[in-house]
Formats: sequence, structure tokens, C-alpha cells
Amino acid sequence: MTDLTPQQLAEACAESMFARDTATQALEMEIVCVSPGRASIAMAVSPRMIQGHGNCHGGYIFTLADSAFAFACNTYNAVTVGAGCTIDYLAPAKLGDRLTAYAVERSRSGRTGIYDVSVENQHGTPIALFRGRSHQVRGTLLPESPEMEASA
Ligand SMILES: CC(C)(COP(=O)(O)OP(=O)(O)OC[C@H]1O[C@@H](n2cnc3c(N)ncnc32)[C@H](O)[C@@H]1OP(=O)(O)O)[C@@H](O)C(=O)NCCC(=O)NCCSC(=O)Cc1ccccc1
Repeated sequence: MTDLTPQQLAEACAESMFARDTATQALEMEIVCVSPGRASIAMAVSPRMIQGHGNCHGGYIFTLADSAFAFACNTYNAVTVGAGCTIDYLAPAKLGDRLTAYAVERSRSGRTGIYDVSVENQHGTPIALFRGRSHQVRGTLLPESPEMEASA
């Protein structure tokens, strides 16, 4: 994997993670783009996501933001988990809305990272702001070398 550019590495990490991420797949989320320290993920608000006030349940908005956070902090081929996060819901999302979560790395130092995620609807209306704190654990997402890939 040493011959990949940072952008190619980010894309390979996202592809590898998404293939195993049944939670993100089950909500029919789509990776719009990834780059080192950044990820954008989109999700349509479907009928099963609607809560008792007729709006999108916050848990689904949180999951969308959390997935964008996950893909952004795992763009360096180092297994990284979410250690903490907060969310503010700014405006309701409605049935049929297409929400996009934009995750941006604010800091990465040692094994800790801070990522801000903004969630917007298809009109660009801010729906939520999320901040995640990541923690790098041991392991890589991709095989380290063709030899390892062959023996996997
Ligand atoms: C890891 C830490 C955050 C800090 O622990 P510390 O002890 O202070 O630091 P230390 O570095 O020593 O940690 C070593 C420990 O790390 C663990 N570990 C090792 N490998 C893995 C691994 N592959 N996967 C998971 N954990 C792994 C293992 O227990 C190991 O202990 P051991 O050495 O075996 O005894 C811990 O509180 C934790 O696991 N929290 C739950 C995190 C969680 O589940 N978040 C889910 C919600 S976020 C989400 O779903 C979306 C999302 C995805 C991705 C990104 C963003 C968002």
C-alpha cells in the first residue's frame, strides 16, 4: 500500500470499510466523496425514519453524521474508532429529504482526532452539527503488502 497517493489511500480505506459496514448499507447511505481527513455521506429520509412529530428521528440523523465521521477519520489506513461525540439538531428533516453529512478533520495529534460534521438537506439548509472525537487503535484497514494480501 506504500505506492498509493494519500487520496488513493483514503478511497481504498473507504471502499474496504463500506464493504463491511452493514449498518451504513442498511440505511442506504451513499459515500459521495472521501479525501484525507474528509468524507461526505448522503441519505434519503424514508418512511421508517419518521418519528411521532412527523419529522426524521434524530437517531437517523446522528447515524448519518456518525458514518461521515467514521469514514473521515479512517482515511489513513489506521483502524480508528469513535470515542465520543455530540450533536445539535438545528432544523427538522422531512420525509423525502436528501441529507448530506460533510465531515472535516479539525485536529489529528497522536492517536486522537477531532472532526466536525455538518448535516444539510437538499436545499442547503443546516439540519445538524456534530463533533466527534476519534481514537486510533492497533491495526490497519488494508493489507500492508501484496505478500500479506496473498496470505490473508
Ligand atoms: C478505544 C477506546 C476509545 C479507548 O480505550 P483505551 O483503553 O483508553 O485506549 P487504548 O488505545 O489502550 O485502546 C485499546 C482498546 O481499544 C479497543 N480496540 C482495539 N481494537 C479495536 C477495534 N478494531 N475496534 C474497536 N475497539 C478496538 C480494545 O478494547 C482495546 O483494549 P485491549 O487492548 O484489547 O485491552 C475505548 O473506550 C473503546 O473501545 N470505546 C468504544 C469504541 C466504539 O466501539 N465506538 C463505537 C461507536 S462509533 C461508531 O460506531 C461509528 C464510528 C466508527 C469509526 C470511527 C468513528 C465512528
